[in-house]
Amino acid sequence: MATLHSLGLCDGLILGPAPDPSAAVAGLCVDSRETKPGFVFAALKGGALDGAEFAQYALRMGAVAVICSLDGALRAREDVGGFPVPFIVDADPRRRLALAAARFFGAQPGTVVAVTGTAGKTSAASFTRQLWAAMGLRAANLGTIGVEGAVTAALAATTPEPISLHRALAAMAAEGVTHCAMEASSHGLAQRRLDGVRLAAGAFLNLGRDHLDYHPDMADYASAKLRLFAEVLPAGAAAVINADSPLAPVAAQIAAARGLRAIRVGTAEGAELRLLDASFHAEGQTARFSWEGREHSVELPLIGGFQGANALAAAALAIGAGSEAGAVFAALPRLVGVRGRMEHVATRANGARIYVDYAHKPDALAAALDALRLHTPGRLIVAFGAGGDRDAGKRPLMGAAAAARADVVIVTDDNPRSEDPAAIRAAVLAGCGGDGRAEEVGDRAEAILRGVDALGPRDRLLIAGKGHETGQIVGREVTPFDDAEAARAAVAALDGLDADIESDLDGEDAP
Ligand SMILES: CC(=O)N[C@H]1[C@@H](OP(=O)(O)OP(=O)(O)OC[C@H]2O[C@@H](n3ccc(=O)[nH]c3=O)[C@H](O)[C@@H]2O)O[C@H](CO)[C@@H](O)[C@@H]1O[C@H](C)C(=O)N[C@@H](C)C(=O)N[C@H](CCC(=O)O)C(=O)O
Ligand SMILES: Nc1ncnc2c1ncn2[C@@H]1O[C@H](COP(=O)(O)OP(=O)(O)OP(=O)(O)O)[C@@H](O)[C@H]1O
Ligand SMILES: N[C@H](CCC[C@H](N)C(=O)O)C(=O)O
Ligand SMILES: [Mg+2]
Repeated sequence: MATLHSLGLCDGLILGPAPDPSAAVAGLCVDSRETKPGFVFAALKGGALDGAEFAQYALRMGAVAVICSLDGALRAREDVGGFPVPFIVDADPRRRLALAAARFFGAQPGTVVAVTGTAGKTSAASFTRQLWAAMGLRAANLGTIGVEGAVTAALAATTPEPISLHRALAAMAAEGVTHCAMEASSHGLAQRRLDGVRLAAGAFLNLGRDHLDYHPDMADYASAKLRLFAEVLPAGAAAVINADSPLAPVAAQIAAARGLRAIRVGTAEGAELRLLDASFHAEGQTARFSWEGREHSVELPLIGGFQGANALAAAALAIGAGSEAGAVFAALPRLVGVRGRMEHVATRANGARIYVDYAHKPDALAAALDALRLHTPGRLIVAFGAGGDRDAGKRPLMGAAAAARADVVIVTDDNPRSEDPAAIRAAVLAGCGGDGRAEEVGDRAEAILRGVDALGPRDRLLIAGKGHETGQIVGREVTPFDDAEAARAAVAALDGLDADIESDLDGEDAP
């Protein structure tokens, strides 16, 4: 049974009654409405509200202690007229909560690694898990698409808040999972969600424009990502750095200052895992790289140079976390693409291929189109939109990225949420330029049908933005929608029964 003492909640500044170290703690919560008798309530200052204002309700519901900042404690004191239970004051209450959650749930897989970066976290985390699994280890990955691998579970966030995160890690450990690769989102890092995780290695992939609705500027966003090296990884852990990122020198300096073992990965000179060249063909790519003075050549069944880069980052994470390099490299040809990430979902009777990708930011859309271009003998067609209630600044940039790279651009809807879908499309179209190459088709199924219909034998269609998602969010309603299914339906409608059967088989191949 957890106690205030076992959760590390009897130290430091405590206002109100001295805590009884042996007092049992039944659970932790950050939402007063979820308080149960015997819980510790963490009163956190959020983007919209201040949890301290809800401490009074948490106490009424039976909270035995409160974790909060000093100003939070003083604010709560006015509401309740004193400190009836211990108020554990911490300058960084989110971190204190994360450490307490780690202790509350106890077990974690023995080897956990974390991947941060604007793009490629889900892919690199999945690849790391796949490499471990290929080497016979019981492994899982955790992030945007939930928990996958030796165990599966749904999650509400890319990097869940610490209570859910540690519950998930403990459940994995109970299932015998020894190796876990997790995604570290910038929100997660900024909000200390993974500060209680015992990490063996971390990776920094890249930094592009994203989440400026949450981070005040790019420096704040970058510092959240680099917090993984600067504050979260313990000394001695491995720091995998994309050597081709402009931030690589800063990341390497931070790693050195923190006593981390840097492994740079990429084409840049001096990279420990150095990509020498890559050649692309219809089903994948051949990558030649060097490691510790020896050259290796591997066949990667992955579309896009960036997926090759993510695969090498995953290899470096596995090596950094203790696996033998030879075994890791031998496992690389067994990697399979991740659902909704440059996923081949259907083929038309004329041979044209259709891909679904989760690119929903300017850089990612550009990278996905550049990647697919190398596998496209004919015209490249793209259908995409931009999400509502999210960074509006990215909309014209996505339009510009698509117009600069695709031969045909179809702008459609992607989770308009509470916004006017036509206004979002107009913002995207404004970035496309006025040469008439961009078409507006609001209904996503119809847009996909148009794109599929336009495909000549040598053409490729990229449906971007929703990846693995299975719904279209309009207002507060979620209507079932799956890009891969819509693509197969369009192929069936246009090519008839034969194609229908073929694409069904296609579907069965998908993970
Ligand atoms: C913007 C953001 O990250 N918000 C997270 C943050 O909420 P917040 O602290 O700002 O919440 P708030 O509404 O201001 O409330 C402050 C506090 O008062 C508490 N409260 C509120 C009302 C009440 O009656 N009682 C009560 O105790 C709240 O529980 C909260 O602790 O802390 C909460 C608790 O830890 C999170 O659940 C919440 O994530 C929300 C659900 C969210 O949508 N997050 C997204 C943006 C997110 O984290 N995304 C990333 C990145 C994904 C990607 O890469 O694309 C992810 O890792 O998923
Ligand atoms: N290394 C990379 N560089 C640039 N773009 C990439 C890279 N890896 C993936 N992408 C693009 O970003 C999209 C998202 O990939 P992935 O889901 O692996 O990233 P993520 O960081 O987990 O994203 P999110 O934060 O949305 O969960 C892909 O669909 C692809 O288009
Ligand atoms: N994690 C991201 C996913 C965006 C995916 C896109 N389909 C959209 O809805 O904007 C977010 O919620 O901002
Ligand atoms: Mg992700």
